[in-house]
Amino acid sequence: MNESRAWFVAGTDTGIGKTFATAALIHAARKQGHRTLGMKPIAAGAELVGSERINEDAALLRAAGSFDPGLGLINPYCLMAPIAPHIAAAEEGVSIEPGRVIDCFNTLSAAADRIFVEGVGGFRVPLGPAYDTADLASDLGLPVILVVGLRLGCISHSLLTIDAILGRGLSLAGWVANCIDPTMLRREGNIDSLRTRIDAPLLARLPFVEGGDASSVSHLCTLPG
Ligand SMILES: Nc1ncnc2c1ncn2[C@@H]1O[C@H](COP(=O)(O)OP(=O)(O)OP(=O)(O)O)[C@@H](O)[C@H]1O
Ligand SMILES: C[C@H](N)[C@H](N)CCCCCC(=O)O
Ligand SMILES: [Mg+2]
Repeated sequence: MNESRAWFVAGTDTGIGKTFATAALIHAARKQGHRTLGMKPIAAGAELVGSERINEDAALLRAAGSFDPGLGLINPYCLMAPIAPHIAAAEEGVSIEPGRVIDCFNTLSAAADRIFVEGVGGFRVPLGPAYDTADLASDLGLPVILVVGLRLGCISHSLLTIDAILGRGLSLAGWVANCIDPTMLRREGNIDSLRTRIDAPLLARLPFVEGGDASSVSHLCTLPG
């Protein structure tokens, strides 16, 4: 097995294509022969299947991976309400513990060559009274891939997020331009504006794909480094 490599996948907001892009990156890594997994440490929004809580992101990343290590490792914190996770956790009396996330990550890391860890929402989503997703990214210490949901406003969201990533002493391994709004005006001009301002490689330009099948665009992805 190759030396394991992993990235934290952040996004400019919720609903902008982190899961879509992560799944595409997973398929791209698998095509290169890597045993690859996705991880969704914290998720908010689930359905009960039997007695099991299923979050859509976690299910998609599990399906994209080379093998199934079990949702307990992929998604250690699955909250029911599709709301801010710290509020959902408080309502359920759950305390999100970084150590448990890191233990699950380390277990996955021992079994896979490549791991993509998807955050939740944007880069600074609270996970408790004094901890947020940026803290988790820092504790994991992984290089970050930023997924930019291409819509009006994404330039500022991208640059602010990158300031926050670098401000935590994390590295930006690259970014993904994801077309979530097919009606966006001057999309190319926005992408060019981002390219000239982001000091990291553009790893993929993902088109709008009706039905959202990420595997169909994995060939458009370049893996970091
Ligand atoms: N390039 C695309 N083409 C078509 N549909 C897309 C694309 N990117 C994202 N979507 C769709 O938009 C919705 C939101 O995308 P996604 O779930 O990946 O966002 P997210 O950033 O992971 O959200 P969350 O913060 O909840 O994790 C999904 O239904 C997804 O299938
Ligand atoms: C429920 C949704 N799909 C996301 N998983 C959670 C987004 C939390 C956003 C919190 C915030 O920044 O206001
Ligand atoms: Mg997601």
